[in-house]
Amino acid sequence: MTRTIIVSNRLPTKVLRTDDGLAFKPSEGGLATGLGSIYKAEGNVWVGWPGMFVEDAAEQEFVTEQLRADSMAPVFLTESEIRDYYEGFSNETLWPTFHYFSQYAVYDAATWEAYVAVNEKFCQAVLAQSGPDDTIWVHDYQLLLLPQMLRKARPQATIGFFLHIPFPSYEMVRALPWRTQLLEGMLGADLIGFHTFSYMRHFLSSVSQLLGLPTVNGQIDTPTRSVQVDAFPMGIDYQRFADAAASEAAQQHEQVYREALHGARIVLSIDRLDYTKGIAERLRAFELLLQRFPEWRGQVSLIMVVVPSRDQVAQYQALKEEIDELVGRINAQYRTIAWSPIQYFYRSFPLEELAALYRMADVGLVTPIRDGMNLVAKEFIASKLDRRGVLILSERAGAARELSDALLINPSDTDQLVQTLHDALVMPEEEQTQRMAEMQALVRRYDVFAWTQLFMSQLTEAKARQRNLATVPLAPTVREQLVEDYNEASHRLLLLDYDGSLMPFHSNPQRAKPDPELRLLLRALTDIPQNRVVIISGRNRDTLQDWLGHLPLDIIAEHGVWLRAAGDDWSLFQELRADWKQRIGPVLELYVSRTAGSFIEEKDFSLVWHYRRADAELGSLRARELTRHLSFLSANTDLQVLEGDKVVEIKHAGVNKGTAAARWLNTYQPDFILALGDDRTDEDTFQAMPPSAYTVKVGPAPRSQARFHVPRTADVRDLLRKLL
Ligand SMILES: O=P(O)(O)OC[C@H]1O[C@H](O[C@H]2O[C@H](CO)[C@@H](O)[C@H](O)[C@H]2O)[C@H](O)[C@@H](O)[C@@H]1O
Ligand SMILES: O=c1ccn([C@@H]2O[C@H](COP(=O)(O)OP(=O)(O)O)[C@@H](O)[C@H]2O)c(=O)[nH]1
Ligand SMILES: [Mg+2]
Repeated sequence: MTRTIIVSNRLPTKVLRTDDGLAFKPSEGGLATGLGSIYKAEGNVWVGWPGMFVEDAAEQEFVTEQLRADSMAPVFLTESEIRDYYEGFSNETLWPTFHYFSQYAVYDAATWEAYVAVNEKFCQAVLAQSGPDDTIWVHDYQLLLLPQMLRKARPQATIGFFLHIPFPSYEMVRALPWRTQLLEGMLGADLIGFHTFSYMRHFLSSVSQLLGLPTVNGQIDTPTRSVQVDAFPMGIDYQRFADAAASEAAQQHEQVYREALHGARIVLSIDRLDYTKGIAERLRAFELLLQRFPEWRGQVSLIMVVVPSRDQVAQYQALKEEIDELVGRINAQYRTIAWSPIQYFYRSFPLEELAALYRMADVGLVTPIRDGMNLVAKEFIASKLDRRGVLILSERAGAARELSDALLINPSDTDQLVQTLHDALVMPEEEQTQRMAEMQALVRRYDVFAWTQLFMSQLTEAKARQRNLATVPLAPTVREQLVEDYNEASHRLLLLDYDGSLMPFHSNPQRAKPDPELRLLLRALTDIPQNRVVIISGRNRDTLQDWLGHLPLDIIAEHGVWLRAAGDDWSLFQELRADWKQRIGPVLELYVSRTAGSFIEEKDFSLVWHYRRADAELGSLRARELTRHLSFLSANTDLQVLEGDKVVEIKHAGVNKGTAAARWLNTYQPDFILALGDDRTDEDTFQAMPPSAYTVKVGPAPRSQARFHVPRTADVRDLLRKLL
C-alpha cells in the first residue's frame, strides 16, 4: 500500500514542559492547524519537530512513543539547531526575505550550514519512516533543500512540495547568497505548489533567470526530469469550525464575554506575533478611528489575540514591546471605567473560545503587510453561522485572491483602513449576509480536504506525465546494449549535433570552439574504419570547416543546406534562394534594437536571432513575439521559422537536419545508428531515423522524439568514449 509521508518543520502537536512533566498541546500557526485534519488516514505519518528542546534520551523515547500513537514521528533538534536552523536561517533569513522585509534579513554562513545539516537530518528521518513506493509531501520554507536530498537518495520517489508563505519576486530571491542551492533544492520535487498564481509566477521567473532552465506552461525542464508547478490556495476544515461555532461550549463562552463587554460592538484581530501581520499598523488605525469618529468611543472594542511566536528572534521581541506600548497608550488615553478600547491577549486560546470570538465579532480585521494565505480570515467566515459580520482583509494576504467579497484594503493606506473600519461597522445587515454567503460557499467548497485531494491528484498526474514520456533515461543497461550492438556492427553511422550535444553552450557562440579532448575523441572515432562520423549542425560551413575541417569527418552545415563528405568539397543540398534575406533582415534588426544583448547571425541561406546574452525573461518574450511576426511574414512562402535554444531561426522549409541525414542513411546503409541532438532542430534528425536507431536527446529534459535522454554534454562524451 502506498502511504503519504507528510514532512514539515513543526508537528501539529507540540511538547511543553509543565510542573507535572511533559505535556502535549495542539500547535498554532496555519500549517499545523490547516493540515492537522487530514494526515491521520491509514498508515500515513507526519514527520516533524515537536516544538521544544528535549535532551534526555528517556524523555525523547517517551515523546516518540506518545506521538507514534497519533501517527507522528518526531525529529529532535538540538539547542544550537533550534537557534541556527529554526530561529536563524529559517526565520531571520528566509522568512523576512520571502515576505519582502529584506531590511530584517541576516546573511550568515554559519546558520546556512545549520540549515543544510538539519535538512539532511529530516532527510534521514523521512527515509527511515518511508518505503520506496510512498508519496512524500514536504512543506514550507524551513525545508527547501529536502526535496533534492530525498531525490538523490530515491531517484524514483514521488515527491510533492508546498510553500505556505509568499514566493517573492526575483529581485528579493537574488539577494540570497544561497539562491541557487535553494531553488535546486525545491526542484527535487515532482510537483511544487503555491497558494497563489503570483507566487507561482515569481518562482518560475526566478528559476528561469537564476538557473536558466526552460519553463513552459508551469512545467520546468530540469536536466533529469520535468517538474510541474501550480497554484493551490489552501483551505480550512470548514466543518470543524462551523461545528465549533455551533457548539454549546462556544455559545456559553460568548454569553460570558458579551456580558463583560457591556454590549460594545466588536472588532476581532487574531494572529501569531509577527511583523508581517501588520499588528502595530492595525492598532494605529484603530486609534485613528476613535479620533476621527468619536461616536465610536465607548461603543466599539478591539479584541486582539496575539499568539506568542519565535520569541527568541530579536525582531519579534522588539515588536512585542512596540505592541505592549501602543496598547498601553491607546487604552490609557481612551478607556473609561466601563469600557476598554482594546482587549489585548498575548497567549493562545483553545478552539471553543476562539470559536466564541469568531461568532461574536462584528468585524474581522485581517490586515497583514504580507501573508502567504491567512487561515484566520477563512475560519472567521466558517464560524459565522448567522452570516452577520464583515471581513476586512488586506489585499496582500494570499486569501484576498479568493475572497473578493471581503472589504479589501491596502495595509499601507491608513486613511483607507480607518474609513473601511467605519464602513464595516455601519454596513447594512442585508449586505453583510450577501457578502458572507458568497464567501462561505467558496470557503466551504475549497476546504482543506479538497485542497489535499487536488494536490495529490496533480502529483499523481505529474508523475504519470514523466513516466509516459516516450523518451527514457539512457540507463546503464541500455548503454551496455548500445555498446554491444555497436561492437557487432560493421557499417556504423554516428550523427552528432555540435552545440549543446558535443559542446556545452557559451554566451558568445564563437567561443564554443572544440576543446582538445573533443578533437581527440572525434579523431579516435574516425580512425575506426567501420565508423562514419557526421557532424550535423546548424552552424555555417565556414566555422565548421575552420574548427573541424581537418578531421576525416562528414559535415552537415546550416541545418542541412551545406554538405561535405570527408575529404570532399562542400556542396549544396539543393539549389536555394537567398533574396528573402533582404526583406527579413530589417525585421530582425528591429528586434535587436529592442532587445539589448541580442544579435543576428547571418548564414548563406538562413538568418538567426540570438538572445542568449539578453535578459532571460525579456528575451523569451521577444522571441515569442518575433516568431509570431516572422510566421506572419513567411506565410505562403517556403520559409520556416524555428525556435531553438535561445535562438529564433528563419530558413528554407524543405531542407533540415532530417532531410540531410536521410541522404546519409540511403547512401551508406548503416547497420548501427547513433543520433545525438539537443534542440528542436534535432527532432528532424530523430524523426528521419529508423526505429532501431539509438536516438539520444541531450540536455534539459526529456520532451523529445528521441528514444533516450542524457542530461549533459559530459554524458555524451562518456558515451562516445565507451565506443573506443
Ligand atoms: O512554526 P512557527 O515558527 O511557530 O510558525 C507558525 C507557522 O507560520 C507560517 O504559516 C503559514 O502557513 C499558513 C497556512 O498555509 C498560511 O496561511 C500563512 O500565511 C503562513 O504564514 C509558516 O509558514 C509555518 O511553517 C509555521 O509553522
Ligand atoms: O489562540 C490561537 C489563535 C490562533 N490559532 C490558529 O493559528 C492559525 C493561524 O494561521 P494563519 O494562516 O492565519 O497564519 P500563520 O500563523 O500560519 O502565519 C489559525 O489556524 C488559527 O486558528 C490558534 O491555534 N490558537
Ligand atoms: Mg545543438
